[in-house]
Amino acid sequence: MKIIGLTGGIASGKSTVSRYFIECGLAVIDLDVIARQVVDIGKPAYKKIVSVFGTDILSEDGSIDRLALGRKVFKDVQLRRQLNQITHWYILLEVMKQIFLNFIKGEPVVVLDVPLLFETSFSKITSQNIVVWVDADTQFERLRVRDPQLTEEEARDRIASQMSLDKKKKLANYLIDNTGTQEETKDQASHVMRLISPGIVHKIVYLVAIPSFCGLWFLWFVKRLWTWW
Ligand SMILES: CC(C)(COP(=O)(O)OP(=O)(O)OC[C@H]1O[C@@H](n2cnc3c(N)ncnc32)[C@H](O)[C@@H]1O)[C@@H](O)C(=O)NCCC(=O)NCCS
Ligand SMILES: Nc1ncnc2c1ncn2[C@@H]1O[C@H](COP(=O)(O)OP(=O)(O)OP(=O)(O)O)[C@@H](O)[C@H]1O
Repeated sequence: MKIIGLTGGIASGKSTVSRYFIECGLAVIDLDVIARQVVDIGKPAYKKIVSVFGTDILSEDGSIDRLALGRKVFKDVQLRRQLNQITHWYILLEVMKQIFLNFIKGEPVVVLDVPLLFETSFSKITSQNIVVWVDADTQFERLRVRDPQLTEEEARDRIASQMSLDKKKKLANYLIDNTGTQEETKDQASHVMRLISPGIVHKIVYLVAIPSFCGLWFLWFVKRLWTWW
């Protein structure tokens, strides 16, 4: 199974590209979604976060107030490291589970949508990486429009907390330039999708060889069990 990383910077357009991949039938694992699930009320990561950051980062209903937590961690590198240390282990466990489930389903390619792909060790499990790039001004403007609750300084802190998009661009196997229209981005995404899609040999191995091997092994096992009985 090919595991492809999809990354970029905050508001560079990863979700826009990953939504398009999903529409086209690709299996995508979104780490922002998993990062939200692992801190649901009562989960182990939730308890650790409350014990480190206190109850003033909680909303009235007891869930984590993401804006309040974000305000703390994006302006303090030590606090951000602490939050990452708490959450990334649980995120990794869930990612492994979802990769395994996709493997069982026979998905030949899985895309991992990971904002911090190069900043963390997630890049060790991907074989090739797609970077969604925009220039710094566009990134800042889109972030301000999408998240109007952030002040200008908070938006800058969030961008500065990540590896720059120009550095990520250099690490890309496939680059998607998202400075143009969404249609132009979709055209590039569809070109990249053709390049990462499995070739005929890969398809045969996945759709015929592996299921046949598992089936034969299962029959052999049943026969042995029958004889023994
Ligand atoms: C700090 C939190 C509470 C802010 O929540 P909020 O809803 O405002 O933002 P959201 O989770 O939607 O993330 C938006 C974007 O922020 C950036 N971002 C998120 N966490 C981090 C981080 N630890 N360091 C740098 N950038 C980050 C990513 O580009 C992400 O796509 C939240 O992002 C969080 O819990 N982060 C730690 C988990 C993590 O590292 N997530 C990224 C997946 S690897
Ligand atoms: N080509 C484009 N033209 C105009 N707006 C765009 C384009 N691509 C994305 N956007 C807008 O920019 C914002 C950021 O895009 P998106 O949410 O896909 O980024 P992201 O990289 O997933 O962000 P995050 O890291 O915060 O999850 C969104 O409001 C989206 O609608």
